[in-house]
Amino acid sequence: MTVLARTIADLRQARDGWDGAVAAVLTMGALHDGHRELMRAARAHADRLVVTIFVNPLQFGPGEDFERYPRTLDADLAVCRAEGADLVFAPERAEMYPDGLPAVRVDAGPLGEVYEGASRPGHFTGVLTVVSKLFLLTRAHLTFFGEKDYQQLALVRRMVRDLNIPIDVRGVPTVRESDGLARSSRNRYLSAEQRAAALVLSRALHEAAAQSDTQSALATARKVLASGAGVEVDYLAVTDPLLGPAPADGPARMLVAARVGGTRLIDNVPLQLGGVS
Ligand SMILES: Nc1ncnc2c1ncn2[C@@H]1O[C@H](COP(=O)(O)OP(=O)(O)OP(=O)(O)O)[C@@H](O)[C@H]1O
Ligand SMILES: CC(C)(CO)[C@@H](O)C(=O)[O-]
Ligand code: BAL
Repeated sequence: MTVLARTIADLRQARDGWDGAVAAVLTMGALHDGHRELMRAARAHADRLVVTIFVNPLQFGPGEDFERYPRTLDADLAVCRAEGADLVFAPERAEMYPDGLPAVRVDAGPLGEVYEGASRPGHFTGVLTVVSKLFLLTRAHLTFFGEKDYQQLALVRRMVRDLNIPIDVRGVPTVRESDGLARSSRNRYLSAEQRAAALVLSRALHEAAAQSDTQSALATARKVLASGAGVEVDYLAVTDPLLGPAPADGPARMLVAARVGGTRLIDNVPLQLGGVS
């Protein structure tokens, strides 16, 4: 049975009776197959699954899509039930932020200021603040985050290490549509034409991943991205897996963000640089 908790008191009441390993999957709702994959991974590794659904105002900047962000609680609950969640925590804003936005926040530091953070100032401090609240509220032992939001995953791992938060953070590979588009709640903003144009993101990454040095990977990706009508690239970068400078050899990551119409999309892919040993 899936219990719905709309308040912290109800969450605590349901959570208090549990034994065994508890996994948390944190979401903003509008659930899709990417979220389902996180729930399946969580179910496979824990005795209990709690899913949180909260569109966190603290991580949206002025002019971003906070008001417009899809809110589909009934459909989301059906997904959580189908995936065997024990508990869904879907608080109202006032339950999470009773005193207005919090005065004390978790500072994301320098890694929060590059890539997504450069385009969305304050975003990761908003993310890490709500993520730490949700970790404390759910008292989960494990948590599953998507690689689709690669920088977010890296920052959550870093926060857990830096602040000694007792939770095991696991990454789950990006779930894609059959044509390669990374699943995202924001895909529903795209018209058919924009969706077709957005395919250059995954195609650029896929072609870049066949290259063995950073410059060729970037040049290949740039060429494919340039073929997308109405696709405005925000950044395209190669980093090491922890988002440091690109290595000459070994595992790396290519990250891309672009605006398609009014919609900002992100994607990334692992790269293997250097000679094959
Ligand atoms: N395609 C995907 N594959 C794997 N995980 C995903 C995918 N999309 C989202 N997730 C993960 O689901 C969790 C909740 O993300 P969120 O609710 O913001 O969904 P989203 O689709 O990323 O939404 P948005 O369009 O707002 O970025 C995050 O850990 C995120 O990385
Ligand atoms: C982790 C998260 C639920 C925090 O609001 C959000 O950033 C998301 O959905 O990826
Ligand atoms: N999916 C990450 C949350 C955000 O874009 O605000």
